[in-house]
Amino acid sequence: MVFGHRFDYSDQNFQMLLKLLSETLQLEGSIWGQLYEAFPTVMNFLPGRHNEIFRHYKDLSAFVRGELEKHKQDWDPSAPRDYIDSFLAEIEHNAHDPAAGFDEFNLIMCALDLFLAGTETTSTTLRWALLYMMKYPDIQEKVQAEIDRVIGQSRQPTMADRADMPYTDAVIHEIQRMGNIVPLNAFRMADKDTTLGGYFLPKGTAIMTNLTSVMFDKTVWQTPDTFNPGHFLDSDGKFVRQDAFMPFSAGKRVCLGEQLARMELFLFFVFIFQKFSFSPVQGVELNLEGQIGATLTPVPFKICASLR
Ligand code: HEM
Repeated sequence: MVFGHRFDYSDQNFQMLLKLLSETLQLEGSIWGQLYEAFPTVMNFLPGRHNEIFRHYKDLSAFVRGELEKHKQDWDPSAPRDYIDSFLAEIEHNAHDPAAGFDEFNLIMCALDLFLAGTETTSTTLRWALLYMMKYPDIQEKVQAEIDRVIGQSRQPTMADRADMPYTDAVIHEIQRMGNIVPLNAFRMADKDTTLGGYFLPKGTAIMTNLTSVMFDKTVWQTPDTFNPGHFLDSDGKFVRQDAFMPFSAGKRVCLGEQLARMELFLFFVFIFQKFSFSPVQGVELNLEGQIGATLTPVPFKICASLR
């Protein structure tokens, strides 16, 4: 969607991009990122791992710049192939109005944003899925029983199957709730003087909305700290929505990719568990704590995958 082509899994460039992205997210939340946030002027002159964030960012931007230059070579405004082509058209339409924000720098930033927001989040959630399913093999078996009953083994899942798979849907929701991959949400800023919950926030105040407080709210969830797909099922086993389920945040700036991410999660999760069963390596304790960066990710782990 962004670059107009698929990357092969073995593509070295692609693997490097993913590595840079995930390292950057880790570094942003690390002590180096925090020190930089607190003392940017001083930290600009000091050695340390915060400098890697800027090096990575330069490499990532250079990669997108390369893609942009390739697009410009054979760009046909009447037949946009992807996001970059469409953005190029907007740059041309808005050439007379620099304030509109359509320029090549913004194109690169937006493409990078989509790439970052669109890859790391979904893959991190799927890694949590593998961990939780290994931790709770009985739940894994129930998911697989539902897959076998509704889809079987001879065809691939489609989005139309989701309505018939309330248990699997509930499990995916619970993985997202417990995985809690964006615990402090994206940082925002008050763009005008505002009063919120009785507090006065002057224009320019930095705001962090704490999604963790909602997704682990003891007054809402029956077992907030324990993995429990029942949070999303009624007494007849039908799927129920919960207002406090907000891994994608809420409101005007809710995650732009929510619908895409929910489709990806369902299709990948079901396809993986249709074909494989997962168990931990013997004698290894699973770590469900995770490590905090800009996102909350599982600590790297090994898995045993067996073909079903
Ligand atoms: C499991 C997957 C995902 C989760 C949990 C997630 C979560 C979030 C959260 C919490 C925000 C911040 C919202 C706010 O500031 O209130 C956000 C923003 C955003 N997400 Fe996602 N996201 C996911 C997948 C994706 C995908 C697949 C895409 C696009 C391909 C995407 C694109 C974006 C963009 C562009 C924004 C910024 C929206 C804005 O500032 O208006 N996300 N996401």
